[in-house]
Amino acid sequence: MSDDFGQEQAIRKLKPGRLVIASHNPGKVREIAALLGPYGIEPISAASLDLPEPEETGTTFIANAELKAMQAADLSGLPALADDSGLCVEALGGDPGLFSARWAGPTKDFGMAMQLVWDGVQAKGPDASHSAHFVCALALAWPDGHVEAFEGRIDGTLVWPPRGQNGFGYDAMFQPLDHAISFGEMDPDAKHAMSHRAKAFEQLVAAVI
Ligand SMILES: O=P(O)(O)OP(=O)(O)OP(=O)(O)OC[C@H]1O[C@@H](n2cnc3c(O)ncnc32)[C@H](O)[C@@H]1O
Ligand SMILES: [Mg+2]
Repeated sequence: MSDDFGQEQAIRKLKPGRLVIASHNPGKVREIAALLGPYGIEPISAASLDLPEPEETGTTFIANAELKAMQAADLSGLPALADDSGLCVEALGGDPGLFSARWAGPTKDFGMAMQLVWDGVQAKGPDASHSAHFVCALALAWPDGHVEAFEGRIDGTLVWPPRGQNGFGYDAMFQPLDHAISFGEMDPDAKHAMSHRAKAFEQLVAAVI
């Protein structure tokens, strides 16, 4: 959580502007770079620094985001921002949740992962809820071990078949509440105006940038 020491340190260290994006997911890196755009902070990708992908052993989104950010800050000697996120489906008791990336298997086949989600919901019967939400935890860590985390959420409905080619992961099967198109059909700017990632980012900006 934010405190005076953290804010002071963040302002001192982020203003001049180099920040490692501790993610190996190109879709996320693209979205985080777009969100950072207005703040004059130069994003450096984990891939360009050859940072390893840590094992995600946490039992919460925040714990996983913190462990990814802390490892990247420690190895790079720079402030690092990590994202742990996922799709939580009501009819599946919150699955795939923390395991959203793992449901796509080693080949990262999200066509298959979306099918698994839909088949799971169908197996619950015709009255099963189609409600779902995305969660995003963002953790900002410094090389001295200080870390702050923020969480955002967006609620919506599953749609089938998947719709749209924009975004990544489960975007094509998720339609935010009060909208008529899926994240996969939405312009990136429209997604950034409302997404779980944007909501976590707003809090991060309010606390530290
Ligand atoms: O851990 P890093 O390296 O950041 O990359 P990852 O893809 O493994 O990321 P996670 O461990 O946080 O897994 C979250 C998965 O949830 C999905 N996801 C998260 N945010 C999403 C979004 O905005 N739209 C669609 N799918 C999303 C996406 O498929 C991710 O692979
Ligand atoms: Mg991951």
